[in-house]
Amino acid sequence: MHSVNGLYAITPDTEDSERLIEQVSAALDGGARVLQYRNKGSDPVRRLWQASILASLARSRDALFIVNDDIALARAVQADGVHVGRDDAAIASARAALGPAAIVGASCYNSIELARAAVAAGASYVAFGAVFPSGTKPGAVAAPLQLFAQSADLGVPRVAIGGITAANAAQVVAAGADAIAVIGGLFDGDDVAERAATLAALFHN
Ligand SMILES: Cc1ncc(COP(=O)(O)OP(=O)(O)O)c(N)n1
Ligand SMILES: Cc1ncsc1CCOP(=O)(O)O
Ligand SMILES: [Mg+2]
Repeated sequence: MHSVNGLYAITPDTEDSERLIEQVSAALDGGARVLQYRNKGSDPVRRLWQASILASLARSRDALFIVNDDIALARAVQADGVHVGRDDAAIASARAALGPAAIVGASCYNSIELARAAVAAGASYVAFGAVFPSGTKPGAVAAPLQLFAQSADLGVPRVAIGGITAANAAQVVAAGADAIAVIGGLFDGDDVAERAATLAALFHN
């Protein structure tokens, strides 16, 4: 299993499963290496259905599959892991529920101290953001790109999230991020495969 790096696609919150599957397929075709299922609005049946399909899709393309927030759903679809933030389960609980091989990602917002604590608690990767203003999450904490240089010794991949697009992603990679997590900059258009290829290419060196 590869680690978290490169283009990290996060699903838009939608009820339209058919379009979601098409869009995610295109993102994987374009080179996304990690896929996170993030859906805050749908009922449990739709969430289970969408997550199951997307888990198989990711597996068939050798991409990692991570579920946002929901440890039980991650277990139900045999995801590679879960992503948790400050309002979610603790990192140690996620690790205990999913086992030593699971990927447990942790949101660290704009804080190196949170990142060090997350690694000590067993996180497999940390995420800093929002590195740019996010249309998807307008209230997100702003995180400076300097965090990536400051966290180079953490020993786990560092993911950047928030407002990342083809126009600004190169700056994020140059700052030292190991992966870029993208929702709007990838899925807010009809050219998802092309956008994914452009973003993924920033990691081919
Ligand atoms: C890769 C990645 N980074 C950060 C987040 C945000 O998690 P959280 O702070 O728990 O906010 P929600 O996504 O749950 O609204 C993420 N999901 N993925
Ligand atoms: C979940 C989350 N956490 C910080 S910003 C954000 C949303 C990222 O979406 P986008 O790539 O559309 O800004
Ligand atoms: Mg969360």
